[in-house]
Amino acid sequence: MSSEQIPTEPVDAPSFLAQHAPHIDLTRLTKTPRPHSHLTVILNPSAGSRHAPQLWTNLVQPILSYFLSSARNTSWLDWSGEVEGTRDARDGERIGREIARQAKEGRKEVLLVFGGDGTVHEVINGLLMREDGSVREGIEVELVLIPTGTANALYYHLFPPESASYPPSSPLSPLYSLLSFLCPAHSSTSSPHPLPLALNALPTGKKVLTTVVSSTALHACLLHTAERLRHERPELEGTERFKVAAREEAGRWWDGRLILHHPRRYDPSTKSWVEQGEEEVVRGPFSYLVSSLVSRFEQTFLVAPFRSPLSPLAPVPGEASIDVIAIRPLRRRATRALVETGKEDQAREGFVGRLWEVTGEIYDGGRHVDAMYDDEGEEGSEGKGKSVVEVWRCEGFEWVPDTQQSSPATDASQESSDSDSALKARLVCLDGSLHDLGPNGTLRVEALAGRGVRVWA
Ligand SMILES: Nc1ncnc2c1ncn2[C@@H]1O[C@H](COP(=O)(O)OP(=O)(O)OP(=O)(O)O)[C@@H](O)[C@H]1O
Repeated sequence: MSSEQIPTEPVDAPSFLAQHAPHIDLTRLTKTPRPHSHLTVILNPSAGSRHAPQLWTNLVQPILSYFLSSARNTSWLDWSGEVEGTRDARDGERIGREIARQAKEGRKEVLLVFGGDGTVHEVINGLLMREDGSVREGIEVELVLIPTGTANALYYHLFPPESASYPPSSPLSPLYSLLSFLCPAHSSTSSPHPLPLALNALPTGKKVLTTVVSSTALHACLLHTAERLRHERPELEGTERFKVAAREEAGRWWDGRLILHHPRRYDPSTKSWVEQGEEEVVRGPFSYLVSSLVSRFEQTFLVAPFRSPLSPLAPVPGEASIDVIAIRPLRRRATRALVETGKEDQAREGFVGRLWEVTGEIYDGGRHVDAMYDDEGEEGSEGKGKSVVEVWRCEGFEWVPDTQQSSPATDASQESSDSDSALKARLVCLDGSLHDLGPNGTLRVEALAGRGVRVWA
């Protein structure tokens, strides 16, 4: 969201809506009675470009106040009138725990969240994860999202910018979820959708819920490097740090085993899923390995396009599934030949170019999933060989890294220390937070369904 989309002073809600959303009448009585709900407004003031307080005061609060004072029946919605600001890193978990403590049977907990994916992640974990690692059930939660983070992957997944219904440049763009909640009657598709979740078990016994991504390899390591750059290169703005970090990490490969549970594999030649049985073991090295519950990690980084609500292969609502996306360099013949003749460094260096091409295709509408090598294992426009990128949809998976075989960086001038290199072989990223699996550690991930969390879209 750009700063131009945030009013510099409080809007007059009726005029704002009349100008930008004439099809929405917030004062209209909904035909069906709405369930008793309790609203908590949660605001992370430091997410993204720190615009949340201004967006609340000048846009969202006026619209919410107008709704509460003008709609004919709002007695179903309790709100104290207060905003819960996150006070520090990880404070979203405290707020989530507090909401769980105060939740009442027969009442929905509606959470209006100003922040990015990290804020949603913390609130959900505080709300649903018990200390003993079990997932709390029985609380009915509805999320209403205001995208004030950096990437806002979940938000743009629900409201794809490429859809004519959700233009990202519109002044309404940060309000799509809120308007669905306040006025479900305005569109036949407005409803609270089940929120896909994944339960991640770390070797320490800790369990973490994710709503966006569990990853390793390049994705996890570039986040790690980007964190270092935050201090070393403060001049890098926005997502620029991630691009510099990606260049540093691109020559690295990760060894290990991926064990997929009940996978279906995407076949680009038929554009459909193919069942793979109960289990499939996929061996490294990997250049890229992410599992995703959403279609994108940024507005236009469409890494898992089949999860998009616009895709014919989209999961059915409430389905417990995760999409896994992998790039394995040895599927490319030229790279394999170099490795087989002992020219590993050259192979890694050569594969970096291929990786950038795939990245370009991800940004270009998610075309990467259909790229194929030809019969010889080379790139070809009409390839009939192996897919360049592998995509599975599964119910869960295990990642068992081979921590003895971390690969050096391509460029010797950027080579990390031994301990940093070993750490990078073991790192996993769970919705942006990084965890070290330790030597011989395994990450276990399970898709969950029906945990009572819904999101307005
Ligand atoms: N008051 C605060 N001061 C400092 N950090 C905070 C505060 N409140 C929350 N945080 C931290 O801010 C971090 C960033 O939040 P969030 O992930 O929502 O935004 P983002 O990283 O900009 O967006 P995205 O995850 O969508 O890219 C979270 O990890 C959270 O712990």
